[in-house]
Amino acid sequence: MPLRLVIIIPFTLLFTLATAIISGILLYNNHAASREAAQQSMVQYTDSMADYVSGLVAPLHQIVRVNRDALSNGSLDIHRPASLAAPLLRQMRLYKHLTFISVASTDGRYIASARDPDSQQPPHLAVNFISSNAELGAHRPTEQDLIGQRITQLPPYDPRQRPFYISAIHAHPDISWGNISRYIGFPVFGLGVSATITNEEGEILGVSATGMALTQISDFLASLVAEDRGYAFIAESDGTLVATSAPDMPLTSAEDDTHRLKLSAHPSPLLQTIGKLTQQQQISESIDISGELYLLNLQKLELGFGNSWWLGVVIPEQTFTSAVIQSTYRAVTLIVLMLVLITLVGFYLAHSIASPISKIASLAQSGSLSGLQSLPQKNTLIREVTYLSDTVRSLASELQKAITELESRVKKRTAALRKANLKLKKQSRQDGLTGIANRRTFDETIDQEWKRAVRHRHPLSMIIADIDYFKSFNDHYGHQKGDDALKAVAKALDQQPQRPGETVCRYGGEEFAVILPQTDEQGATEMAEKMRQAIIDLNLERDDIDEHDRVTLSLGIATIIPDNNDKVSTLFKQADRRLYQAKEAGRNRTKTGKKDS
Ligand SMILES: Nc1nc2c(ncn2[C@@H]2O[C@H](COP(=O)(O)OP(=O)(O)OP(=O)(O)O)[C@@H](O)[C@H]2O)c(=O)[nH]1
Repeated sequence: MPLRLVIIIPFTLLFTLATAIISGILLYNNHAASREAAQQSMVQYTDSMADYVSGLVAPLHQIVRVNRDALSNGSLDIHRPASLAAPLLRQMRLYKHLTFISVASTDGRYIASARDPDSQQPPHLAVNFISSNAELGAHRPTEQDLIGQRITQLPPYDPRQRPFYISAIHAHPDISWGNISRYIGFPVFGLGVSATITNEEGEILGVSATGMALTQISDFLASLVAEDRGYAFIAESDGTLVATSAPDMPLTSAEDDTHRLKLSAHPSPLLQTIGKLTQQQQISESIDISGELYLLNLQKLELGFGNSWWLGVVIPEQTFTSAVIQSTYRAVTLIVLMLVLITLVGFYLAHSIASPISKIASLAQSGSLSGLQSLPQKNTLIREVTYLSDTVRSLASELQKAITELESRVKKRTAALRKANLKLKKQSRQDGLTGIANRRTFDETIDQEWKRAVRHRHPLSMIIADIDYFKSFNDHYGHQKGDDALKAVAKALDQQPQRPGETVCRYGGEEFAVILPQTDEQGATEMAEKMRQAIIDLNLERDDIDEHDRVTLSLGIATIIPDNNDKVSTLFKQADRRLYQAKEAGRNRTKTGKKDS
């Protein structure tokens, strides 16, 4: 594996592992923290709802109690209902969320300061004792006229038949919660509180009551959870809805808008599930609705006088976790960017460490001494690598020097060897005494020339020559003189042939063989005669025999145009036989195949 990868791979793996661990811890911690924060938020939501609802409901009790007490102790006179107009209007102006503050007497007279449940108009008065048949009239009071002018005429009205009156009588002497019911003429539900008014003897004189619309609670709930894609609701202790934050969670059934839905029978699966949890009195839970997780917090708010409401808030878990996931994602992105940056720096460092070493290694592997010698003086900032490079460079120079020296010595030795070989070869083909070609050269040459003659159908001639009476010469003049004569004869013979390929060899003793390629008998005879004459011309005088006064030669000639059936030995034997014939005929002559020669 390349050095670069050995450095970078563990480095990158370790960093990736560290990134994964850090990201995991971040995600886990952030998730846990967000869950805790979410639960705290949920509690805060229901606390806000409780504060809000308590703030709305508390004045109901106070006003009913204050009016009851004032009418009971005579501070206000229930028998003169018109005198109640001013204080009831004053109270109404103070508490803008109330829809009515009323007093009804046992004789059926009724007076109320009121405002429409969906209106911001100033309050008006509703009285039934102005008309003779107890018709209810809406009056706009003025500074001068306490009751004021009638603005609307309504049917006769007997408060004693109304739920607030009946429930007050029923709860006597306690304060009574009225049932939540729809306002007459408005698609709005309202909540009322009422209490009996008694004299000192405990005799019931009438009923003090007040009420408020529930729409504003729904509006508050909607504003509370709007940003968190959540839902808030309020339900009575039996689960009947009082208010919800969302239009897709209606209070009433689609078929009958006077009939308020219960949580457990609500078309919304979310509220239905919550309805079951309220029955089990579970207040904090995670709910899975169609694969989406919701956090739920329920709080039971005691409204007093035996009444309590469920306050609930439910928010998708993703609302809390998405911010965490996003921040974790940002952190992880930052870490990954750092990883990339550090990896790039790592690559650069690995490259600067590994590149010079890799270069040295590849040059060493390719055996390029010149490459190693040309390694740059300074190609890295790493001191150790510079040392390594310097050492390798100087080793390569030393080695190159030694190789050059060795090569030159080998070259010299090879030349000397070649010369010696040539000499040896020449010597092996030369006759030691005479210096002309020896028997070995004869054998090689006749073989080559024979084959060539067979191939080209050329004539090939051979002369065998022998010094006459040489034994006698030796005997007479001594061996040394014999050698000298032999050398002189050999030299003279060797000088005769002119054409390439014509070879004169010392065949043995005082006998010579001459090879004459592409030479017919005529040519061979001429050559033989030339040789015989050359020896005569040497004039090597002798007086050891009577027949000749100088050294002479006898020669036998044989010529052939050979084919594959012929043999060299036949040619040789024929030449040798003719030499013998020349000797027989008196020596110092040439013998050919012709009869008269
Ligand atoms: N000095 C000397 N003599 C040699 C050499 N080689 C052969 N001889 C002699 O040559 C002589 C040859 O003698 P023979 O073969 O009897 O023939 P010849 O005396 O020449 O007689 P013919 O050939 O019949 O004319 C011998 O005495 C050999 O010793 C040599 O290298 N040096």
